[in-house]
Amino acid sequence: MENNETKNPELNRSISKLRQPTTFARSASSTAISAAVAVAKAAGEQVDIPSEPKRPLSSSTNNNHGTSTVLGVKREAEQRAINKRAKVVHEPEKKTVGAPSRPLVTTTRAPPATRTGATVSTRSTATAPKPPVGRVNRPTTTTVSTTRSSVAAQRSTNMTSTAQRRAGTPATTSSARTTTTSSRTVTSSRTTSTSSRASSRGSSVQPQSAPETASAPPSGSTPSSTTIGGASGGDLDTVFELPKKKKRPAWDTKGRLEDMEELTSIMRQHLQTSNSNQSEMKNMLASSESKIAELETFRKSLESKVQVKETENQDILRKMQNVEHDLQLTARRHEDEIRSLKSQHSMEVEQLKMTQARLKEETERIEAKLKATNLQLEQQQMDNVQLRATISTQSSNCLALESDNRALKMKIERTENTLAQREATIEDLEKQLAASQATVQDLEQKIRNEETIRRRLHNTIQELKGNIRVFCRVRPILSPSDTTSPTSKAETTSAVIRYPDQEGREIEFSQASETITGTQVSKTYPFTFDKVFQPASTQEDVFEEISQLVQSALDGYNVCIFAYGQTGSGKTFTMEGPPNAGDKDIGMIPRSVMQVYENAKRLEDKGWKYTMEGQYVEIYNETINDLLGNPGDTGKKYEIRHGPSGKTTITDITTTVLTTPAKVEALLKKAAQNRAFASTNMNERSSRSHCVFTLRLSGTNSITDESSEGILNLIDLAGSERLSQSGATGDRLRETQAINKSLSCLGDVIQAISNKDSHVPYRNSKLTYLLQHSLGGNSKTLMFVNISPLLSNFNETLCSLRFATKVNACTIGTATKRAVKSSAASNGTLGSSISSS
Ligand SMILES: Nc1ncnc2c1ncn2[C@@H]1O[C@H](COP(=O)(O)OP(=O)(O)OP(=O)(O)O)[C@@H](O)[C@H]1O
Repeated sequence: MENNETKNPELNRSISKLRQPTTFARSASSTAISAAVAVAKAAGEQVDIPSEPKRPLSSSTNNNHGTSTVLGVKREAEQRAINKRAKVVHEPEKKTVGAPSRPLVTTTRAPPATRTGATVSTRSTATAPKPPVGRVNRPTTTTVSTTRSSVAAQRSTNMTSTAQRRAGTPATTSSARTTTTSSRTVTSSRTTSTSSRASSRGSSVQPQSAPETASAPPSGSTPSSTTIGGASGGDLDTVFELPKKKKRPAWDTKGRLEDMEELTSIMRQHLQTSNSNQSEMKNMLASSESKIAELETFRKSLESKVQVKETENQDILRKMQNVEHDLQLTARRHEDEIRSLKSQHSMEVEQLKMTQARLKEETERIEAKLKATNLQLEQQQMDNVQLRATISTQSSNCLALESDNRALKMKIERTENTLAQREATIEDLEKQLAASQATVQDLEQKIRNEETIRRRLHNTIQELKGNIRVFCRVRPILSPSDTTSPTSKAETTSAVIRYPDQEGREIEFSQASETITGTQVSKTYPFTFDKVFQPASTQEDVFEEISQLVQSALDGYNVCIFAYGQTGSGKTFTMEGPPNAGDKDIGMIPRSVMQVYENAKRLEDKGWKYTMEGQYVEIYNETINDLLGNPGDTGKKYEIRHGPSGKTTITDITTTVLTTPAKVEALLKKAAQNRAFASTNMNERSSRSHCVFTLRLSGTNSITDESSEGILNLIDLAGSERLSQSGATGDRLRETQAINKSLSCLGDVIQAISNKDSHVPYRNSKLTYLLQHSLGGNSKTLMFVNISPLLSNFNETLCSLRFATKVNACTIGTATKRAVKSSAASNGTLGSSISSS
């Protein structure tokens, strides 16, 4: 509670308010006590009123309770009246025995064993400690009930007295008892009063000794004690505390009568006193009842206040509960905080432990480092000693070096002199170099001139060789696994072939036959060409012979190289090479392009710059197909056009600028793919069509201001087998007829050129029309006649060789350069004479 008082000011105020009725109750109980005392006084007793009960009166006066003030005033008035009556009653009592209201006073002064508890309650209320705030109303209630009990006790006393008066003798006994008790109490009261007076006079007699005096009379005979009557007199003595008298003998009737009379007179007196007391008590009862009413009213008001206070108390309790709840929350929050702080603390402790361990490790590491450093230091100190020794050695060496240095300096001076001499020599040499460079330039110019002369001489040689030449190539006999051609697979029996001359220009076929007479004769068919390549000849051997012609194309001539022969004789092998050929087996077309590239590169040093364009067409059944176009473009129509400057073109044909050998390779691959595509759809068309690869070479020389335009045609002709031999019908018959026609047209054209006919039938076939400017006077023509070595192909071989011999016999005039603007030519030197010839 004290805690609450200190902590909660509102609660303190409530407590102080609740304490006020307690004070009032105290005053009310004091009033009751005063009333009881007054009754006692009225009964003639000298009562010492304790100072405590008076205080509430004054305090109640001090308080603002009007009721208390009124009660106090009333009580004082009553007390004065009672005191007045008590004086009246008291006078005779001084002579006789006690007052009627003695029990009240007795109970007031009595120890806890007193029969009447009202006054005890009053005293306990007066002396009780302050009640707790929560139970403020309880003492008030007690006070009221106590007051009631007091009043009830008074009533019961009065009623007893009244009953005694009304009753006869039996009542007298009880009345007498009461009176006796009262008398005894009065005696003690008197003693007390005496003691009080003595005390007031400064006596040291204590009030507590009074009851002892009253209750413990001397065991012997007290002079003032009187014994009344006989056996019954003993009871009366006990009741009224009469002075003990010696028991009269039975025969002393007179004495006994006297005692009885004395007793009767005493009883009468007591009865009178009782009657007067009764009337007084009635008055007191009336006043007490009015007081009770007042007190009841007051109680009600107190109850209402108590209710209000209870409500306030509940509010306060609620507030306290809220406060307690808040406190619990705060406590919980604090507990949580404490927990978190504890965990944080433990974490920090852990971290500190880890840090400590780390620091320990670091310290150990540093110590180890320090040890190592110390060791190093010792080592370095040792090294230092050694270095000092070395330095002393080096200083002695240094002296030696200085002397060497001096010697070197002298040497350098000598070298510098030599250098100056050499610089002079270098200057001379540079002059010589400049002179040499001038000579080189002159020589280079001469070389260029020589190149021009070489070209003309080369051309002269070609012309001397003939502008149309025929090479014969015999393919080897193939093993069945080497070929897919049914013709070559069928047989492996070779015809009798001989190569009689050493120069490799003749070939001789022999055939055994029987005469009519039955004799065996051998018939020989000799042929002579510009070159005969035996089966063992390589692609390289063949190209070596034609490389001169390729060079002619680079020099600005139209060159045409055919491959003629029956199917499977090796035309494609010669011109293109076998599929997936290696460097060794690649054909004339790739080799020619490679050579053109190489020579063009070489000629760049001499001022020549070339551009190359390639096209690849197929003539099948007198129809032109683009082998570099898309395989699906079958509906396209290509037409051959001849320009005024002698340039032949095909409309819509694909032309590829060949800047690198890789591009040429890609071009040939694409053409082979297109041919393969056509073959699958058109039944081995590769052997039924003419393939013409055209390479246009345009060159300019910035130094000599020359330019050239050459064309290299490399043609893989269709198989030349005769109709009768092939036995073809239907589409194959038409194909063969077309092939034969174009091939015979080729022969006709060559024949007409050779005969110098006015009309050359170029237009008779697409092939001859396309090659119009590559056959004839301005061109260099080479024909490979490819033949099979097989005996079964003997007749076709003979046909091919006879056709080639006819071609070889032709003279198609002198080839001329196209669009050549050579300074050497304009000077009318060797070139012009060759041209004119
Ligand atoms: N000189 C050679 N050395 C080795 N094999 C050759 C030679 N000539 C041709 N052959 C082979 O002979 C077979 C027929 O050759 P190729 O296809 O070139 O004949 P072709 O005359 O072009 O036939 P087609 O007219 O049907 O095209 C091929 O398998 C080829 O590899």
